[in-house]
Amino acid sequence: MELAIKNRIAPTTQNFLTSKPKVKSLRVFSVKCITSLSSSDVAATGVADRPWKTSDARLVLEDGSVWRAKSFGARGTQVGEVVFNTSLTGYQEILTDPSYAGQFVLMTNPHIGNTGVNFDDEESRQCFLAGLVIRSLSISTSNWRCTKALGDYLLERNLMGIYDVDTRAITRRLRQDGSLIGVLTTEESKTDEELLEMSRSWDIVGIDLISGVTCTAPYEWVDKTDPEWDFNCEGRGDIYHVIAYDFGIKHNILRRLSSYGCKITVVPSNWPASETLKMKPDGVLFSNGPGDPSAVPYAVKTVKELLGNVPVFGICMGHQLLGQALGGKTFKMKFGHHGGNHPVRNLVANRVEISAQNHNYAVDPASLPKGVEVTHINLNDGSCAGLAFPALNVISLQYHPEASPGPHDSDSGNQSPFLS
Ligand SMILES: NC(=O)CC[C@H](N)C(=O)O
Repeated sequence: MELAIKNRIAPTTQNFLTSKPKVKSLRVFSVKCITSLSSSDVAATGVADRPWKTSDARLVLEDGSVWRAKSFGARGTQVGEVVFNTSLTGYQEILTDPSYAGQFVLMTNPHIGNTGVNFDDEESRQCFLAGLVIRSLSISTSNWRCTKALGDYLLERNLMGIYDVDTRAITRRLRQDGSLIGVLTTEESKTDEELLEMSRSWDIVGIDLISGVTCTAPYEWVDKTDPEWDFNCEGRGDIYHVIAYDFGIKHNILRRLSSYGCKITVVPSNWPASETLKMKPDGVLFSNGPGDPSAVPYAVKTVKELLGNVPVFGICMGHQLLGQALGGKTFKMKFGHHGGNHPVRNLVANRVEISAQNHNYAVDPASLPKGVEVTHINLNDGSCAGLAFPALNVISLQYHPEASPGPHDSDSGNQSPFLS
């Protein structure tokens, strides 16, 4: 099979992309069984009693590699982009982060599932990601908040998961060649060649993934951070009215804003700017969200129409849309940033923050017009991690200041345009 690997968006000033090597043949990888769980047992109880389960799933990557694994959760066939996440904790927040729509999340932490799942850590109403790839699925759960085993949760959410796969080797491959499209299947009838072709004929670039995750109608958000977990707020009342554009918004962004004294109205991604201005908000938030910021010109148009009329703040996808609305360009990174351990230099406060990140695209600072300031820099690769345009009351961050899961260094009222 000689299918050309699809071209990706060309790099701009930064050399984060490399072309992917063409492969002529399929290569099969499997991991010697260390932890074996039966998928039916995991699905039913999260606990294994038959240690001899053999591989019943395959992950076929567009570079021609075939990874044999064991399935848990839903069964079937699913295509998506494979990204690796280096967070040590927070798999449930990751599973419910809508920004992962269209992606398989591979956890580099080898031991997943040990704290089970609970009702409190969900970041959205659903799991939008394509699937979960892990090294070892915990055979037991132990946490005071645990209400369910991870395997049961995945099955309930109709989400595919695989384990007993060499996540370290796949991560090395992604770091070397860049993010890869993959197909995950439990269907024996599909040949490796068919799956390879499927992976090569799909691409995440250029697809509007936001419209599949946004809310359908405006609603008020009232929930604050539980005082037991809060460390930075002193029970402010609703001082400011904020309109939050839901491009795939995480609940903890809303909770943190609410705790800082904001009355919040969440609106769908296609909510007209004119309607927002009629509501006379004190500020507008553009949220995180999945996929390619260049694939949603309608959202950039809305951001442009609001610029200068109201103070605005962007997080992740919101930051990228602001970058484009200000006249700048975004580009696809080689393998992006996904984890809770990214050092960022905050040039405004002159300090380094350890931050939670999840993005595959970035704003090219060289493409931005005069007057736009780069306020934060990712210290791992020098990419743009924050912007400000004081003339139009704009600030934005590429990473997640609400940090769930992740460190709390960026949770600060000092930088919010909504607070005095
Ligand atoms: N967390 C996000 O908002 C992700 C932004 C964008 N979808 C990216 O991958 O870069």
